[in-house]
Formats: sequence, C-alpha cells, structure tokens
Amino acid sequence: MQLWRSLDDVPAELGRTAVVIGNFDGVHLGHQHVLRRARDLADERALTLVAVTFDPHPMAVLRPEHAPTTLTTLEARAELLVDAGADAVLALPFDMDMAGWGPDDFAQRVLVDALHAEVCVVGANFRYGCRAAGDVSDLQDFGAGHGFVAEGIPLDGGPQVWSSTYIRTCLAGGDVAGAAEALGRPYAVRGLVVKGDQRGRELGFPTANVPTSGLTAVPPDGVYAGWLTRRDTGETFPAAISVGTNPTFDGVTVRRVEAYVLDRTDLELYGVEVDVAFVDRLRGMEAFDSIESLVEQMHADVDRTREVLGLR
Ligand SMILES: Cc1cc2nc3c(=O)[nH]c(=O)nc-3n(C[C@H](O)[C@H](O)[C@H](O)COP(=O)(O)O)c2cc1C
Ligand SMILES: Nc1ncnc2c1ncn2[C@@H]1O[C@H](COP(=O)(O)OP(=O)(O)O)[C@@H](O)[C@H]1O
Repeated sequence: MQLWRSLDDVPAELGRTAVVIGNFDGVHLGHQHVLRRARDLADERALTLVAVTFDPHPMAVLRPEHAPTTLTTLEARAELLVDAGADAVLALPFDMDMAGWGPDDFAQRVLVDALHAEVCVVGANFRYGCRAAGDVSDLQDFGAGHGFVAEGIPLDGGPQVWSSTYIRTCLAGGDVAGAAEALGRPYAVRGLVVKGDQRGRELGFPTANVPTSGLTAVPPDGVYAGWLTRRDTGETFPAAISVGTNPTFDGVTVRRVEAYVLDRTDLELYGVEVDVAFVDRLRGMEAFDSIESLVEQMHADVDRTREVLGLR
C-alpha cells in the first residue's frame, strides 16, 4: 500500500491525478460514495487516484479539548481508502504551520505543486485552509485557473446523511448495528493483545484482552457478538466480546475489550495485533454474585452470538 506521510514523500514522477480530500475518519458509506465518484473520473481520464487526509485530525491540533474520539487509526484509514478505490494515500502532518495556510496556498501546494491534480472530488460540506475559509465554490474557482476541475458531492447514502459524528453517536449509545450500517462493515477496535488476570481460561472462556485509550471510540460496557481478526495471518474468528471492568471480580481500573473466540482454547494471541469487530449488542455488563452464574450467563452469550452471526 502506498502511504505518503508528507508532501516530500510524494514521488516527483507522479503523473496527473484525481484527488479526494477529507478527514475520512471511519471511511463510512458517505466517504465511500465520494471515492467511487472519484474512481470513475480517474478511470475515464487514466489518472492516479490519491486520497488526501490529515494526521493528526485538525481538531486534535486546533482545539484538543473538543477533538472527537477516533474511529480509525491512520493505518486502518489508509487501508480502507485503498479498499474503497484509492491508488495511494497522502496523510498530511497537520500542525500549526499548516493551519495557517490560506485556501489558495493549500490548493497550490497540495493539489497543484505536489499532486498535479486534474480532478478534485470532495464532500459537499468540505471546508479548507486557514480558519476553514475555503469552500467547494472557492476550490472550483481556484481550479479553473490552475488546471483542475473540482466537484462537491452530497454525503447521503440513502435516507440518512452518513457522518463520522453520527457513527460516534451510535457507538456511544451501544448501537453497534447502527454504526455498522453507516460504515458498510462492523465497527472495529484495533490493538495488541496483552496479558490479563489469567482467569479466563479457568472459567473455560479465555479472552484476548485489547487495551483501549480514551482517544478511540469504544462502545459502552456490555456484551457483544462479533469477530476477531488476526492481523498477522488475516484469519477471522467468531467471538463473544465483553467491554468493561469485570465487576464480578474486584474489577480492573481500566476498561477492557476482551474477545472470546468461540470453541477454541488453543490460540496464542499475546502480542498479536487484532481487530475486534462489533456486530450486535447482547446485554449490559453485570456484577454476578457467584462465578457459576457468570459462567452460565457466558454460555448463553455464546449461544446468542452464534445466532447473531448466523452460525447455525
Ligand atoms: C461473553 C462474555 C461475557 C462476560 N460478561 C461479564 C459480566 O457480565 N460480568 C463480569 O464481571 N465479567 C464479564 N465478562 C468478563 C470476565 O469477567 C472476564 O473475561 C474474566 O474475568 C477473565 O478475565 P481475564 O481475561 O483478565 O483473565 C464476560 C466475558 C465474556 C467473554
Ligand atoms: N478462544 C480463545 N479466545 C481468545 N483467546 C484465546 C483463546 N484460546 C486461547 N487464547 C489465548 O489465551 C489468552 C487469554 O487467556 P486468559 O486466561 O483469559 O488470559 P488473560 O487474562 O491474560 O487474557 C489469549 O490472549 C490468547 O493468547
């Protein structure tokens, strides 16, 4: 995958391009719609399609106290942008210097000088340049004088206008099925599997523990049906997932995402990077008064997981 992390990384011999620009957090159906339109234009004109995004998120630099939780790491976003049709991804390192570039300055440096854009496709609500002063019509005016055409397209993928904010709201309310609908795939958290209290295997349900940070969107405490994918081998397994602090025991102080891969006790996942994907919410987290009642409930959760995933 071609992921360029600065303007200097863009190959000088890159020919004319079609470009999409956005934060693209989540790469949801609205984003995919923009990419599809750009892919069509790129194919018609034999152009390389470059997806331009920002890392970190401009809000995290400009107003960190208002920065939203992220739905995708840069690596995940780049992979998803390529899956959605991009040939390469340019992640601009957003900082206070870039924040000061005016709209024309931004378009000149990124679209004209670095990417030799012939076409630029953005969401209709796209704003760019210092203080978000530029909009789609400014981009069109600038493009007319600098060799590219710009198109702003509505982000609707049906009755609902898909947005990263809508997906964060779904997730915060535990509606992982709603998030999956807007994303076109289940929402997943990515991380390295770490050691827990080593209790899971004694209960008969070993769980791969994935730590989360406050910067990533995580569904609320509860039990979910979903999938675990090993990033080293690419294998995907059905999983019953717990999010919470294990209140039946003394509890842990940090919230954990723990995934039990159904019907397996032989996996070696410590240190492996995994995606834990949430398909549907089964119930809330409970403090049980005995281990037996927790285990009984976990068997029921596993049955429900099979049903939700269509495994019987
Ligand atoms: C399907 C499933 C449901 C769970 N439900 C609960 C629950 O309701 N209450 C609770 O305290 N812990 C629950 N847990 C978490 C277990 O307490 C935890 O996996 C166990 O203590 C093992 O922890 P360890 O991985 O640190 O060894 C659940 C785990 C799974 C996989
Ligand atoms: N079916 C399974 N699902 C998840 N992890 C499994 C499974 N089978 C074996 N494992 C391994 O066991 C570990 C979890 O066992 P557990 O007793 O819960 O320990 P810990 O408390 O350290 O998570 C996982 O990290 C993984 O390496």
